[in-house]
Amino acid sequence: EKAEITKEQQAFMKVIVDSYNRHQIPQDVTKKLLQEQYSAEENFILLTEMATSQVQVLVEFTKNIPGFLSLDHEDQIALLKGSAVEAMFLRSAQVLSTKMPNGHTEVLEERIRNSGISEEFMTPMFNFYKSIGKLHMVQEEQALLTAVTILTPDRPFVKDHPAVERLQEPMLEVLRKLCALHHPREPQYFARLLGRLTELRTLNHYHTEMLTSWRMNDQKFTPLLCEIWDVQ
Ligand SMILES: CC(C)c1onc(-c2c(Cl)cccc2Cl)c1COc1ccc2c(ccn2Cc2cccc(C(=O)O)c2)c1
Repeated sequence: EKAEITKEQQAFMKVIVDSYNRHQIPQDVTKKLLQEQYSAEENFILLTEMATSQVQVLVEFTKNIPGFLSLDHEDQIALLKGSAVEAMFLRSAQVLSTKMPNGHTEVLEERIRNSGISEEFMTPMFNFYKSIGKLHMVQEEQALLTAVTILTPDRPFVKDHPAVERLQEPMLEVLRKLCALHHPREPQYFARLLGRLTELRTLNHYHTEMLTSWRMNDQKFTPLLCEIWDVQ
C-alpha cells in the first residue's frame, strides 16, 4: 500500500539517520556551556564556537546524503551556503526542545538571549523554537527534515535545479510516510512539518540582520563562518 516504507527506502533512511546521529557537537564544546562565566562577550564567543562546530558537523552530514557528492561541485557549495543558517536553526531548535542533558538547555537559551542579539530577532527565533518543540519530531523526522532543507533546489546560485530536485523528492516521500507512521492521528502533520521550512526562510532574513548588528559592534567570527556567511 502507498504508505508502506519499502526496503530500499528503509536503507536510504538508515544512511541519513545514522549520519545525523553520528555527527554531533563534541562534548568539550557543549560542556563549556555550563563552565564559562556569563557576559554578552563570553556568550558570543561560546555561540561562535558552537556555530563553527555545527557547520563542520553539517558538512559531514551533508556529504553522507545519498547522491550529494555526485552533484556539480559549485552547486554543492551553493546548497551548503544557502542552507547552513536554516539547518542550524533547525538543529538548535531540536536540541533546545529535546535532547540536551538537563541544565544545558536552560543555560544555552540564557546565553543566546544575552549575546548581543537585539530583542526584535529574539521573538521570532524563540517562537520558532517553541513551534518545533510542539511537533515532538522523532529522530528520523529530524534527520530527514534537515536533509530536505539542505537539498532545497531554489537556493541562490544553484545551476542544476532538476538534479537537486531529483535528490530531494525521494526524501520528501520517505518523510511523508514517516509522518503517517509516527503521527497516525494527525493527517496534517507532514504539512505542518513543511510549514516549518517556510518559517525557517524568514529566519534567514533575521539572521542576516543579526550578523550586520554584530559586525557593527565589531564582533569577530571564525574563518569558516566568514566563508559560509560571506562576511568580512
Ligand atoms: C556566530 C554565532 C554567534 C551565531 O550566529 N548565529 C547563530 C545562530 C543562533 Cl544564535 C541561533 C540559531 C542559528 C544560528 Cl546560526 C549563532 C550561534 O549558533 C548556534 C549554532 C548551533 C547551536 C546554537 C544553539 C544550539 N546549537 C546546536 C547544538 C548545540 C549543542 C549541541 C548540539 C549537537 O548537535 O549535539 C547542537 C547556536
